Amino acid sequence: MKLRNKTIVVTGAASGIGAEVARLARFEGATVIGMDRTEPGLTLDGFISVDLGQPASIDAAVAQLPQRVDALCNIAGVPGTADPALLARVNYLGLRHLTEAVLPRMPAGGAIVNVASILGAEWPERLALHKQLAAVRGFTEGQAWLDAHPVPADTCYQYFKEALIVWTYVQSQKWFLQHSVRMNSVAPGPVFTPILGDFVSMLGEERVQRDAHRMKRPAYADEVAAVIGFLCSDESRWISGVNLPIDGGLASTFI
Ligand SMILES: NC(=O)c1ccc[n+]([C@@H]2O[C@H](COP(=O)([O-])OP(=O)(O)OC[C@H]3O[C@@H](n4cnc5c(N)ncnc54)[C@H](O)[C@@H]3O)[C@@H](O)[C@H]2O)c1
Repeated sequence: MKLRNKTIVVTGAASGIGAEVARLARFEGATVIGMDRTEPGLTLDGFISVDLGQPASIDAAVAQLPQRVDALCNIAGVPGTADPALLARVNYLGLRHLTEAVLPRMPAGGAIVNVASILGAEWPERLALHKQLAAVRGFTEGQAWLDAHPVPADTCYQYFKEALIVWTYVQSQKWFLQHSVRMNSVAPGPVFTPILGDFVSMLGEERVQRDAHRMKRPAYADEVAAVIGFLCSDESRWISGVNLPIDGGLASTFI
């Protein structure tokens, strides 16, 4: 994995998948700058405290970044047990705002990796809506569109992971053609991190039991981190606009 001499920004670096990506990228020789609302308990090359649900906080954080950022890993997120308005801001609107603000610092060959979820797999059922939202530029404008097109609270986690996958699809090729910056998403199945229990509460025992028989086990965070690291590396330089499942085969059982 070629990450030497790359500067990589990792959101959600204080916990779970983000912490594992930060650890792996540093081991592979990258300079890693973490962004999180929580102070991380691991060694980083830089840390910027940010609330990814607030555009002003995001702008202040981006202003502290170095001029060159080779890769951005959008990993921070809140589970479906969080307040739906917060979830929309952190998991989708803030992620887009951060990405658009970091893009001017990314050189040709740069890479963006968005962490979606297996729970976004039903994006084709709402494709027209997700494409409309993807076409709305700006945090405030996106918020206004959502006010006019309310999302059911009980499935808002799934909705915004679907929306993230669709935004990745529709936006990635524009940026690859214009800036030679690649953007991909990954769709992990269940992962052993502190929010795994929230997913069990959100989905209910019946769905959890249904899926439990179709998979070997939840992933370990380092198994997800290795794939994100690969998508940041030069070895994946011809992969763009992809949503890659990292789920031990679980999604293949949905057809
Ligand atoms: N754990 C799973 O089973 C699973 C499965 C599929 C996808 N995911 C996705 O993976 C990503 C990482 O989740 P994880 O499992 O490592 O969870 P985690 O809770 O261990 O890590 C999430 C991190 O995001 C940070 N964060 C949350 N809100 C923030 C905000 N407003 N501003 C700044 N930082 C904020 C948290 O402080 C935390 O460090 C999320 O996007 C999640 O939706 C997780």
